[in-house]
Amino acid sequence: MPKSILAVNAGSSSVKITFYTFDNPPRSIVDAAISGITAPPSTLKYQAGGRKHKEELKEKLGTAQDAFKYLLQRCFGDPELSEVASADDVEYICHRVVHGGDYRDAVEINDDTLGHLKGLEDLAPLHNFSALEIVRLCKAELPKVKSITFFDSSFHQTIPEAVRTYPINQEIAKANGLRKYGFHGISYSFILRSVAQFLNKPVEKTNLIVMHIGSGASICAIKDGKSVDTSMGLTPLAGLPGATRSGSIDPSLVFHYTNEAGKLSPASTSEMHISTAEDILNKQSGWKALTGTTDFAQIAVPNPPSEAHKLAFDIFVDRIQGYIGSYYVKLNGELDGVVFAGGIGEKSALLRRTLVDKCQCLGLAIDDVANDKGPGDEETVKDISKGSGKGPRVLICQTNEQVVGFDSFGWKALPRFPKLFDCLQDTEEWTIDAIEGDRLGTEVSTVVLGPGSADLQASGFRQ
Ligand SMILES: Nc1ncnc2c1ncn2[C@@H]1O[C@H](COP(=O)(O)OP(=O)(O)O)[C@@H](O)[C@H]1O
Ligand SMILES: CC(=O)OP(=O)(O)O
Ligand SMILES: [Mg+2]
Repeated sequence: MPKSILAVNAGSSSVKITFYTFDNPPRSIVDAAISGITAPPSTLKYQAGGRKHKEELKEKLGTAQDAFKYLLQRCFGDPELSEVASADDVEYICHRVVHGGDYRDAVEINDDTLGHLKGLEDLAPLHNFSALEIVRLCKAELPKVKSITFFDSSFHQTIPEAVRTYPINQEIAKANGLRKYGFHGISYSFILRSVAQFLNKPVEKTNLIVMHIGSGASICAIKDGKSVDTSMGLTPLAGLPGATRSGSIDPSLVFHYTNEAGKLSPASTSEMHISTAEDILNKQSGWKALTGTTDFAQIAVPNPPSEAHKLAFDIFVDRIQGYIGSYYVKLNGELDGVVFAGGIGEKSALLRRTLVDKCQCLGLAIDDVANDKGPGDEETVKDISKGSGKGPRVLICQTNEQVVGFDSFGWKALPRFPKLFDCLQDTEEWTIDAIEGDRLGTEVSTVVLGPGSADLQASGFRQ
C-alpha cells in the first residue's frame, strides 16, 4: 500500500495533524486537532472521510508532545483508517516550525540541522519550543520516518535589506541574528498561489496586501509574488496585537510596566527560558488583557458587551488600517487585491466591512451580501468586492497551514508531485536532490526552472 505524509502544526496551545495520501494530487485522509492544551479541558476535533467528531478530553495533556502522541495513537488506532495503521505507513513527517532563522527552504532533520534549530529555539522559545519537542520525539520514536521542517519565516527571505534591518549596532545585530524575519509564511504562500490562480494571474505578477489574522495576527505586502514587508519582526510579537500579544509598543514601556522585566518568568522551565518581559507582552496582553476574552468573536459584534470590547475592536482596526495605508504606498498603488485570511479574517464580516469602509480612499469597496455570507466550505477564495470595477479586489481566502508538506518550499524535500512544481514560479537556478522515478534519490543535480508553471509543464525540468 502506498505510504502517507503526515503534516504537523504545533502551536503554543494547539496541535493539528493531517495525514495525506502519497498520491498526485494528495488527498487528506484524516484531520485531527487538540486545542486548549494550556487551559484544560483540551478539546479534540477529528475528521476522517465523512466522519466528524468533537469531544472534551478527560486525559490530561500538559504539553504539545503529549497531545501529538495522543493524536497519533487515535489515528493509528482507528479501525476505519486502514491507510494509517502504524508508523510503517508514513513516508515523511512535515513539521510547521515558526522561526527558521536564515533558512530559505525546508530542511530534513538530522543531527546537524536539529543542532542548528536548537540555536533558533533560544531566539523564539515561545514559538519554536513545542514544534521542536515534537520533532525530537519523532526522531527518537519514529526513527525510520524522515522528518522535514518547514518554516513560517522562509517566505519572507525576499524582504529588502532596508526593511529587515533594525537601526541598532550592526555588529551585535549580525552576531545575534537580530533582524526582521516575519512569520505566517506557509499561510501567505498558500494564499498567494490560491489568489493568483483565482485572479488568473501569474504568481510573479501578483501584488497583494494579505492579512493573516487569528489569535496571532500579521499582514504582508506582496509585490510581484514576493514578500516585500510584513508586520511581524524578530519574533511574532511585533506588529498587530493578538489574542494575548501586545503587538508593537514602545520597547521601553515594559521597563515602566515592571522592574522585573529582565528576570526569568515563572513560566520558564528547565528546557525553555523566557523573560518576564516576553511573558507579559506575549501572553498577558492583547484582547485577553483588554477584555478578559481571547475570543475575537465576542469582540467583533455590532453591540459590544462593554466599552473595553469596543476599544479592543477599534485598536485592531486602527493598527490594520495603518499597515494597509503604508503597504499601499510601498506597492506604489499597484494592487491586485486585499485579502482577509485567518480565523478572524475569514469569519468576521464586521471587521472586514469596517476596515474596507475606512480604506475607501484606496478604491476598496465591499459587497455587503457577499461579505455577510462569507465563503462556502469548499470555496478557497471568495471575491467580496462591490461591482466589477477596476479597483483592487477585496477577497477572503480560507487559508491552509496544514498543506505544509506541499508548500513551494517543500518541493525539494518531497517526492516529485507535478502539483508541487506547479507552485514554482521562480526563474532562479536551484540545486535539488535528483529524483529517481517517483522517489527521492541521493545524487545532486542542477535543475533550471522556467518562469511559471506553464513553462514548467511545457519543458518538464531540464537538467
Ligand atoms: N465569527 C468570528 N468573528 C470574529 N472572530 C472569530 C470568529 N470565529 C472565530 N474567530 C476568532 O478567530 C481566532 C482564531 O483564529 P485562527 O486563525 O484559527 O487561530 P490560531 O492563530 O490559533 O491558528 C480566535 O480569536 C477566534 O475567536
Ligand atoms: C507566527 C504565529 O504567530 O503563529 P500563530 O498565529 O499560529 O500563533
Ligand atoms: Mg495560527
